[in-house]
Amino acid sequence: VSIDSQHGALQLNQYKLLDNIGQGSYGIVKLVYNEEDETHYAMKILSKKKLMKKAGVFGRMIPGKKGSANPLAKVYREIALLKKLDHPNVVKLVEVLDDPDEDNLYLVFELVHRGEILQVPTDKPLDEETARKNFRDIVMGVEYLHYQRIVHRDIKPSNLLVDSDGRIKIADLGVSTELRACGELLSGSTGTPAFAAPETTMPGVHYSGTLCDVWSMGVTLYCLVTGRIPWDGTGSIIGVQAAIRNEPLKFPEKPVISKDLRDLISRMLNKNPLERITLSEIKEHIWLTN
Ligand SMILES: COc1ccc(C(=O)/C=C\Nc2cc(OC)c(C(=O)O)cc2Cl)cc1
Repeated sequence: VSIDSQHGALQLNQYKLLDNIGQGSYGIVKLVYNEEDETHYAMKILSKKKLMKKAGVFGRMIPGKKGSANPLAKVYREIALLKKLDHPNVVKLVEVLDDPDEDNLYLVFELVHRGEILQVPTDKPLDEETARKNFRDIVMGVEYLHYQRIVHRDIKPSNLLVDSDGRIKIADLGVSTELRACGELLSGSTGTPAFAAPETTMPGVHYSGTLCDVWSMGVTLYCLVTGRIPWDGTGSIIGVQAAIRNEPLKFPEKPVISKDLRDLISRMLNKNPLERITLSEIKEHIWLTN
């Protein structure tokens, strides 16, 4: 992996590094141009040191906590997962550049041309017709992941990318978990607090990862059609978790949400995971089928 500046743009092997197109707790995503196949890609740049530090604080071998000593194992597990996935509604990993002596790790993905589906909050939410088209793709993508025994655990608008043909691809399996046995229960909280199911906020409670993904899809669908998150608990994580656990779901006056859509969102945001609508029931719901 040699980086030499050429006409001012950084070069990484056959990739010319261009603009920053994504930013998050994970690191950054750059638009890159592959000179060999004359194609643009999205390159996610991860710092191993940063991953070690992050894992170092939380990843310390807590007695009895499963998981490997090497915090990078998580990233390599994500990469192994991504390499085996192949679905029109999941981002496609095409190459990994990993120089053992280098701090950075480069994940090269097929470019999903129009980027994130929606910035939240926004005063220009999607109309129901567009939201329905997009949500159908999201359901297919999540169903595929669950079929592969993977729970995403961080479904939210910024991880949903729109391709040039308007189709949605799910991104960021960074905090996903591969279930050893299907139906395996999980514990601990990961992902983004405002999108996390109430049962994930109770310490020591074991919960179904697939039902949590349904909850996050519900919060996401609410965001797509209202432009806001349903519970924001004055910004603090504890505040948002308390609001999610205790406050009833409310829809804003504007924009007007149809009865069928309000019904679907309410069933996905049922605080009791055992009563919550499942993915297969979502596929039969009148808002998605009519
Ligand atoms: C305006 O045009 C734009 C076109 C593409 C983008 C874009 O791609 C952004 C993020 N991308 C990604 C993020 C990921 O994680 C967080 C992962 C992953 O780890 O799975 C993969 C990808 Cl691709 C942005 C703007």
